[in-house]
Amino acid sequence: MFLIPAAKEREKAQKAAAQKKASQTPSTSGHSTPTARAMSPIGTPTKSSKKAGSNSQGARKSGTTIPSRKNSEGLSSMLLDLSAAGLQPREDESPRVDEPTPRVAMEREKLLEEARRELQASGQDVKKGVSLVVIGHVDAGKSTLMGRLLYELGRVNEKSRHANERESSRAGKSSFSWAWELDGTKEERERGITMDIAMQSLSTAHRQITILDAPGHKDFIPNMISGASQADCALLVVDATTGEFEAGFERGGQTREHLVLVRSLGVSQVVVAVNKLDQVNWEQARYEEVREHLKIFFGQSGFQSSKTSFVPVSAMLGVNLVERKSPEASFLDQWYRGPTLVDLLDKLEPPVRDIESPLRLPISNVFKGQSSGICVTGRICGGTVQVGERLRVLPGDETAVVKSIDLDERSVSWAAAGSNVTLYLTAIDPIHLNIGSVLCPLNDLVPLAICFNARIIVFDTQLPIISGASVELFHHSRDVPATISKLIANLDRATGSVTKKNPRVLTKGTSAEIEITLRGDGPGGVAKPIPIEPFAVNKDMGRFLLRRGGETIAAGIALEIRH
Ligand SMILES: Nc1nc2c(ncn2[C@@H]2O[C@H](COP(=O)(O)OP(=O)(O)OP(=O)(O)O)[C@@H](O)[C@H]2O)c(=O)[nH]1
Repeated sequence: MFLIPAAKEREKAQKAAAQKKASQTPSTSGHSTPTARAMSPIGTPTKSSKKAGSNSQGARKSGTTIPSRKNSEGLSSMLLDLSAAGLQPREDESPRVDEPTPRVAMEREKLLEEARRELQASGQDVKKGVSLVVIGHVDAGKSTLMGRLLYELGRVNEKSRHANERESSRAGKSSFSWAWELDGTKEERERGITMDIAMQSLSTAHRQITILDAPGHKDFIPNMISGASQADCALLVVDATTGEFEAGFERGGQTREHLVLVRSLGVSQVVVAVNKLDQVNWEQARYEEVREHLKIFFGQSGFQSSKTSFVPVSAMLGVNLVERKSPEASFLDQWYRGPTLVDLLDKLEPPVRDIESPLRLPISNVFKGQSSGICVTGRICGGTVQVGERLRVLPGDETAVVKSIDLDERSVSWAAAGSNVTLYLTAIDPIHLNIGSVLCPLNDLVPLAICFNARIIVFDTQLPIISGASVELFHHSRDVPATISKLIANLDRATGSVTKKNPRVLTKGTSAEIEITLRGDGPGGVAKPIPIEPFAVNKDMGRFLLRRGGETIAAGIALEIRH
């Protein structure tokens, strides 16, 4: 597997940063907490400790790295933290704002025509592109599954595999050897958990799939939300081991929470890998039991049964991922004749892409390219973008020019809605590029909001919601403090019609129209507007989640932006 340019450059930059930091400060790896990571939105030194000699791509880490970003003021944690990464430009090395800017190659109409043609061609000789977030309770085997799948598909070479085996065994963590392909940072490897979103791509016979491996640990739900908001479909991994499935599925487990979150963020197709069947003697009865539990929950959470599918696997042994030919697979073969995991992935249907609307590209990560200036990653939520285009960065007054675009490890001249891209930008000072900012055309700006009306569905929360409640609002990879400033009406869940005006409280399960007002950080902090659009205008730009005290209390859609 080859390093994509962006990953390669980021890795070099991070290595340099790590060396610099190591020489300046005592190492904190192994002790760093989620909040410590929050201070370095781009590649904290520990994020990129890939081994010398590994020639596998490793995963692009995407999304926010920040479980709880307290500080959204001024030089907030969402800003590109050049100093923390050791990438602060020297005084004589100010950003290259005067370098020649590339030119736009095509008129918008011509670009749209090409994008439409490509979308229609999908399914014949062109593979359809889908993005897939891998979700599930902590330790269900998500990273192991992805590592092994990449290997089975020839995307991890033997050298890298042996290096992972050797190093994980040396660290006394040999059972995590497959997961190390995805969990590339020192801290992730030491703790044996995924903390950030790792991005990989793989291709099946008819699909080009962008994989976002999400953390299962509840402390990293914000990162999981960032990953889910960049995905079309989900792969849920559950641990079939007796007691383990139940622990993940119960209240407080992440299986249910992740499913509810992805559904709220617009994901409707889910493939469930019932994993670790080797741990339960490949029992069909256990597989069926797990499947039945989940089917009931899918029904209750608004998933259509035609859009959910199940597959029994052992990630560790590589059984039923791509084939069932190994000796271990013979046990499963006695009762299972259905599709493999890859067969199911190959049938995922990409949702309708909104290429005609103006460009909306929420930034999920910012990092410095070694030779190509500054890079941002994110998923295009509407419209198209091409090399040479000048874009506005919102919030703020700045613009940037697209120098080049990477899509699925290829350099492309344009990309359209639904693609997870890396843009190399020029003609901008990196300080103006923040996680959560949105890139859009100069003449079609995304609205900025401090106050907006929304429709929400209240989750299974212990404390009812009252007017004045403080919450954290999650929109793409950004989270900001907010207040539920008004409870406008209770709504009928099915029809949306008003059932009661000005309710005093919102209890679990209710649907309501509310007013949300953003707050500044801390007492006296000034609220900063965020780019958000009514759901009716752009679905992806109009969805959000509300959390309080580490619990997701509601999902919502923006109805009307108050200017
Ligand atoms: N026996 C067995 N063990 C497995 C299998 N898949 C994963 N494991 C083990 O389960 C443990 C957790 O695996 P990970 O892949 O790190 O789990 P994860 O879901 O990615 O964990 P987080 O990302 O931290 O939530 C490791 O010790 C794996 O070796 C399997 O199919 N069979």
